[in-house]
Amino acid sequence: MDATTVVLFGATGDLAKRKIYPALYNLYLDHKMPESFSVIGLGRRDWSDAFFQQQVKDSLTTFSRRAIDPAGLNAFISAFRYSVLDVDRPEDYKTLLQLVEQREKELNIPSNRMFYLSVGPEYFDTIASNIKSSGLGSTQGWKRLIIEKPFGRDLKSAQELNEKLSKSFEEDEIFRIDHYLGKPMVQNLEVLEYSNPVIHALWSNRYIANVQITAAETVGVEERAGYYDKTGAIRDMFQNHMLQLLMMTAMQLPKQSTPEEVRRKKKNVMESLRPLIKEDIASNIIRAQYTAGELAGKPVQGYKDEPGIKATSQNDTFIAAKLWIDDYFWKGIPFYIRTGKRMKEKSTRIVIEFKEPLEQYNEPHHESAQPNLLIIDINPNEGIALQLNSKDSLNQGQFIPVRANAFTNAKEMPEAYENLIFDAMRGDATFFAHWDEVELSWKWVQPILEAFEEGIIPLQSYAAGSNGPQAAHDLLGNHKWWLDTEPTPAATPTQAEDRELSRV
Ligand SMILES: NC(=O)C1=CN([C@@H]2O[C@H](COP(=O)(O)OP(=O)(O)OC[C@H]3O[C@@H](n4cnc5c(N)ncnc54)[C@H](OP(=O)(O)O)[C@@H]3O)[C@@H](O)[C@H]2O)C=CC1
Ligand SMILES: O=C1O[C@H](COP(=O)(O)O)[C@@H](O)[C@H](O)[C@H]1O
Repeated sequence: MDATTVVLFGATGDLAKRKIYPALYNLYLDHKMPESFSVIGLGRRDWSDAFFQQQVKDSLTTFSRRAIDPAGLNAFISAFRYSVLDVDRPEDYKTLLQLVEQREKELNIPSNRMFYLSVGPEYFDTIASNIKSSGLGSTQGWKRLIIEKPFGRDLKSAQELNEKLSKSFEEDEIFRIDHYLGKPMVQNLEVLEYSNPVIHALWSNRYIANVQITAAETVGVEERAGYYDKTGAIRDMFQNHMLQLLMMTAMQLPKQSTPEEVRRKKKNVMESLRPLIKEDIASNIIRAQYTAGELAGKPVQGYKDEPGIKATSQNDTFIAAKLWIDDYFWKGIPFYIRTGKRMKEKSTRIVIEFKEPLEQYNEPHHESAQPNLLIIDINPNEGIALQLNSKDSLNQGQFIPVRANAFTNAKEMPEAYENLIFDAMRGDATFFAHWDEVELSWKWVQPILEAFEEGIIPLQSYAAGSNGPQAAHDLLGNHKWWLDTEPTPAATPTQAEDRELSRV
C-alpha cells in the first residue's frame, strides 16, 4: 500500500475518538496500514502534539475492540501530530501544508494525501476549496477526500454541495462514507449470492414473496437532540443507510466485482425503483414517533420528553416503507423497509421470505407449514440462517420449521470503519456511495419530505420497547415482519463459527 498522510479535520471530535482512531489502530495491528504513514489531527482547540497523542491513546483504551499492546502503541502513536485549524482561516491551511510537507520529508512519504472530513457538513465546501487554494491538494501522488454523512438535507442541498465539492475534487477522488456499507455482512451479500448456487437460483421474483429490511435500535435520541430533531429517521437512516441496504440486496450480480460495475448495478436498482406519487405516499410510507414505554424491564421516556426536544415536536423516530423495483428480476415483489429508535431489540437484518412451498404443487395447504426464510443478520449478530420445513416426528402429519444457522463471532470481525478506511487508503471505492446513488436516493425521498411538510402523512406513535406502530404491521397486509418476537440465536462467544440445524 502507498505511504500515506491522513489529514483529519475534526480530530478532537466524537467520531474521531469513537471510530476513527480505533479503526486506524486495528488496521495497524493487522498490518493493513502503509509501511510509512503520518496522521495530522486538526481542530480549533489549542492542543500540543503530546496532548493529542494522549487523547488518541485514551480513545483506544476505551473504544478499541482489541487489547492494547504498549510496545506497538508507542510506535503507532509516534505517527500522530496536531495542528490548530479553524476552517475559515486560510493561514491555518498554510501552516498545515508546512507540517504535512515536513512530515512527508521526515517519513519519506510521497505526497499521497487522504483528507478526512470528520466535521459537520456545513464545513465540507469551505474545507475542500481551502485544500485547493492553499496548495494542499496539489500533490504529486494521489489525493482523496473522505466525507461523512449527512450529504445534504434534501435533493437541492445535496446537488449544491456536490457541485461545490466537484470544483476541488474529481468524483473518483471523493469517498462518501455510509458506514452500513462497511459492515462485514453487507460486504458479504454479493459473495453470498454468487458463490452459492442455491441462493443464486432462488434470487428472483419467481421464488421470493417479499424482502424485509429492518434496522431497529434500542437507543433513543441520546445527546443529539439539536441534530436529530431537524433530521428524523427519514434523513438520518432511511435516505442513506436503508436505501444502500436495498441497493446491495437487490442489485444484479456484476460480471466483475469492480467498483464501477458494482456502483452501476446499484444505480440500476435506484433507477428501477418505482417513484412515489404524492397520492400514494400515505399508503406506502409510515412515519411515527416513540412515546414512553419499557425497555429491558426499565421505564423509558417518550421522545417529546427527551432533553432538548420540544413538547410539540412532529419529528419522526420511525419510518417504514413499501417499495417496488420494476425490473425483470424483482417485478411484483414488495420490499418492506423499516428503521426506528427505541425499539424492542437492536437488530439490523434482511429477511427474504420465499413463496409458499406447497402452492406450486397444488397440494392442500398445510397450515403448519411456514414460508422458507433466508435471514441475514447484519448487526449486532452477524450470520445467516435458512428456515426450512421438516416433518414433525412428534406430531403426526404436522410440519415444523427448522433453521440451519451459521453465525460468526462479531467481536472478531473488523469494524465498519476499519473496512472503509482500509479501502479508501487503497483507493477502492466499491463500498462508498457514488454521487449518482446519492442523488437518485434524494430524488426518491424528496416527494416524501414534501409530503411530510404538507402534513399529508400522519405522525403515528409507538411505545418505546415495541416493534413500531400498528400501521407498520398493517403495511404488510397478509404477511408479517418476521422474527419480531424471536431474536435469532446469538453467536457462541467462544466459537468463531457455530453451525447447527436447530428447531425453531
Ligand atoms: N459521532 C458519530 O457517531 C457520527 C458522526 N457522523 C458525522 O461525523 C461528523 C463529525 O461528527 P462528530 O465527531 O460527532 O462531531 P463533534 O461535534 O463531536 O466534533 C466536531 C469536530 O469538528 C471540529 N470543528 C467544529 N467547528 C470547527 C471549525 N470552525 N474549524 C475547525 N474545526 C471545527 C471540532 O473541533 P474543535 O471543537 O476543536 O474546533 C470537532 O473536532 C459529522 O458530519 C457527523 O454528522 C457520522 C456518523 C456517526
Ligand atoms: O448513522 C447513524 O447510524 C446509527 C446506527 O448505526 P449502527 O451501526 O449502530 O446500526 C444511528 O444510531 C445514528 O442515529 C445514525 O446517525
